[in-house]
Amino acid sequence: MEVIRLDGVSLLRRTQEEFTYDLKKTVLSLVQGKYRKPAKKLVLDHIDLTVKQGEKIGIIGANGAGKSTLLKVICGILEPTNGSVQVHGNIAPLIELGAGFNSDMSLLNNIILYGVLMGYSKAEMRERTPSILEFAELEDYAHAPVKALSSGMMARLAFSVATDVEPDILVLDEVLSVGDARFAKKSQQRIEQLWNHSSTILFVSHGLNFIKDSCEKGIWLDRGRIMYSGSAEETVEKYLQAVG
Ligand SMILES: Nc1ncnc2c1ncn2[C@@H]1O[C@H](COP(=O)(O)OP(=O)(O)OP(=O)(O)O)[C@@H](O)[C@H]1O
Repeated sequence: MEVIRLDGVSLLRRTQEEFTYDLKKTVLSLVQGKYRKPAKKLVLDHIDLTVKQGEKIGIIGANGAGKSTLLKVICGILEPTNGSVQVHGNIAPLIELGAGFNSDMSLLNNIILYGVLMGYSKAEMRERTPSILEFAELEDYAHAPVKALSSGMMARLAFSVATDVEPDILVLDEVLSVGDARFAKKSQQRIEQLWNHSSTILFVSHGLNFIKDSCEKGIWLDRGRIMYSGSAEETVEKYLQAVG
């Protein structure tokens, strides 16, 4: 059964030029007739992809190839400029941990909100909250606003919430361990558990040996395009041949 399907997915993103947007300069250049539209870059280029239930897929490629962007499009964090994305089942995205937190709201309310967005009921989330806080070792902060946490504590909370759910599809970006050394060990163990229990996994990594050993299929991305997809072993080989 197909759980993910991408047809002709392309994504244009603004280049650095637009990050340094300056209203005064823009108005001036308009008045002087020198205005030109900020350039956009094609970061995903006609991606066709199907993922079947139970497949563990490793995504590889150079820095900036579009790997993280592809995961974000699959999780619905980014909307493609063209093409369609279909997903069947709930996805646990372990990418950009904590990006969705509301910093003024308490830890408790943030946990409940996260769960509701993942499709759980409020009642279910209230039941899950104690174990989520316990794993994050943040029980004492339950009623504090998220902004009262250190960045390491916030990463622990985000990791704990994101991995407490039982996802049909697990989407992982490279960063596998968070927090200090002791917590990193604990989070690594949890990832291993999830890896063994989740049926469908999409995993971005530069760890080519891990991809070869732990994934069945591979996708090699380069400048937003799929250069090769096949068995994990073949994909890693093709990539290594190309990079010399
Ligand atoms: N927030 C953003 N706004 C605009 N462009 C972005 C943004 N984030 C990434 N990009 C661009 O999108 C392209 C793909 O980036 P992406 O992060 O998906 O690459 P990646 O393959 O995951 O790289 P890495 O291995 O370095 O993590 C790059 O050209 C990058 O500059």
